Amino acid sequence: MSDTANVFSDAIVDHAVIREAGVALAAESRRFADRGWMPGTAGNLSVTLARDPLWLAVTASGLDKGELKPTDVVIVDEQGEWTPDAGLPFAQPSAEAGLHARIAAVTGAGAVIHVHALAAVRSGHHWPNGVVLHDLEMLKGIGHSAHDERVVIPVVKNHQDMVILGDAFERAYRPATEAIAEVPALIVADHGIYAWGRDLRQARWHLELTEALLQIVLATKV
Ligand SMILES: CSC[C@@H](O)[C@@H](O)C(=O)COP(=O)(O)O
Ligand SMILES: [Zn+2]
Repeated sequence: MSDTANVFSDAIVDHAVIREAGVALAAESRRFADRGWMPGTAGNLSVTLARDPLWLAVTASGLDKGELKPTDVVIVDEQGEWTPDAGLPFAQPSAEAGLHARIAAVTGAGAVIHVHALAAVRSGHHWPNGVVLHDLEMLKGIGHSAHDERVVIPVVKNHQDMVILGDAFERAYRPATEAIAEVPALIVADHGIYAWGRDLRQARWHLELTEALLQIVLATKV
């Protein structure tokens, strides 16, 4: 993950920053709901507000993701638990906030997006040990080569315990090396996909490109 700061991570976390994060999360969430990737209350998003200690602004749980308000945001700690230290009254964070926090901690991501997009679910079902992609132009959009590179989108089993899911993510995750970029996405089988980036916009690009790549690999499989 690039260490380029996202728009929030260098700021002092005050009400204005939390409001700005809430506005950005609501707008981004609406985009994916409109696309059908967040049916009903499905899906969740976060941005990293601080690194030490880790604080994330994450969408509140159980709300229609096409109708979020800027105030439908919860500040969580590295466990994905609501923290009173941010000065907001208690609100229930996303049930999956713990995995957002783990991804942000491990990868350095400034934003994480989770949706229930169809190609991700279908490909995780077909290839439960990982989805292999190669020789596709759009691989360049997720930091890889359009030719002669084997890229694996990891697939982990679904679980309702975010510690177990987080551990599975860490086992599957390959940090970037000098030669090979990370893969900024994770499929949770029979559930959905997580994608991340240095900020919400890059996380969105990674998500859209990965879903498009998965659509192609499904459409062209023999
Ligand atoms: C509508 S079922 C989906 C949920 O169980 C979950 O997977 C999800 O994506 C949304 O959970 P949430 O707690 O609202 O962030
Ligand atoms: Zn989900």
